[in-house]
Amino acid sequence: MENVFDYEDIQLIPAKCIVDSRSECDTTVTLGNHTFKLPVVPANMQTIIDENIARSLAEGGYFYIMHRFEPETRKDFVKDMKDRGLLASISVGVKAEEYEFVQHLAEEELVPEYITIDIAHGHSNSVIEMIQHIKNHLPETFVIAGNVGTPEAVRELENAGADATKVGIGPGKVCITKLKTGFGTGGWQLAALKWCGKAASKPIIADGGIRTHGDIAKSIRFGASMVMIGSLFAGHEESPGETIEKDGILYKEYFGSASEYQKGEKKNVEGKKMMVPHKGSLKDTLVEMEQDLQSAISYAGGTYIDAIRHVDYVVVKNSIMNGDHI
Ligand SMILES: NC(=O)C1=CN([C@@H]2O[C@H](COP(=O)(O)OP(=O)(O)OC[C@H]3O[C@@H](n4cnc5c(N)ncnc54)[C@H](OP(=O)(O)O)[C@@H]3O)[C@@H](O)[C@H]2O)C=CC1
Ligand SMILES: Nc1nc2c(ncn2[C@@H]2O[C@H](COP(=O)(O)O)[C@@H](O)[C@H]2O)c(=O)[nH]1
Repeated sequence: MENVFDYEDIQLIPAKCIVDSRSECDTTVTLGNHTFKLPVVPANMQTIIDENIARSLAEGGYFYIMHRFEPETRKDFVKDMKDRGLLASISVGVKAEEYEFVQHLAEEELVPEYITIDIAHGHSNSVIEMIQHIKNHLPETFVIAGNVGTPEAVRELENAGADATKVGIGPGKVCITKLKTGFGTGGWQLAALKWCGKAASKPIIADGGIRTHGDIAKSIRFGASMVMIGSLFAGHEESPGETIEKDGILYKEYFGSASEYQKGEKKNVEGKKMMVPHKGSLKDTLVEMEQDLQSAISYAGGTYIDAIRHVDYVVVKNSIMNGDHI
């Protein structure tokens, strides 16, 4: 793998604008049988999403993926979303009890529209078998499988029946996989996305490493249909977790799903915790993301997201910030 680069090394090149206002640009994206307002999904982590946020995202027309860390609540969650006429989108792991859970959903005819298989090293027989299990019992459900970081893995999971794959091992803000194991796509996530995108015949979700709204457009340029984001969604008024005040400044916690705070023990820890400054309302951030993406579409010379996929780019190694900070 040569010529690796990451988000901060790339600038997209503008094409002639064809709209009179950015408001003409359409940021919607279709994944499976449904269309969503933005090609963005908050990470399925316990400090990023809870049932209230999931409901309000679904009601607002955004894609969401509920986390899997309160397993006993998932069945009622699916039921509740169905009763409200909303999409049900949940996560599963790969342990034995998860097989039973999928079977129970099928027996009770509770069919989530989306299931995400959420483990660290998704290029594995355990994920392949879970994809097949879900497809056997819930054939209508759209299955997202991950996480992976190579074209071989994308192909193998697609061939096993996955409807989309999630790419990103180690680029996350609270991730320490790269430090603890030496492996991953941390530092070259955007190049890994490009590499995987060439092999994919189904949608890819880019996961981890998004630090600015412009990184969403860059992910799309390099092959993503959807972008999963943790840290930029952490710290909002609506975000789960306590608000803490320190020296007059408000913070909220953001911890990794493989951190000791999530696991309750120091075993195979590959995540850490950080405090992020309080950011106000999640709704405002979503509106700003939409406006920024509309603007990106206009710079791409189009009216739809697809225009971004065709723009030229330059590699400007680590220099696009010009020493500025956000
Ligand atoms: N995107 C990323 O870069 C990463 C994300 N995470 C997140 O952390 C959470 C926990 O992940 P995970 O530990 O996979 O989930 P689980 O703790 O549910 O583990 C899933 C299963 O896979 C096994 N397993 C885990 N890692 C490996 C590995 N490297 N090789 C072989 N088997 C493995 C586990 O067994 P055992 O524990 O006995 O090994 C277990 O049976 C998830 O939400 C995941 O998305 C974690 C790390 C990296
Ligand atoms: N290596 C680890 N990765 C983790 C952990 N918990 C979550 N994640 C991944 O990070 C992204 C979010 O990344 P961000 O840069 O947007 O903050 C998330 O979707 C997971 O894939 C963890 O404990 N270790």
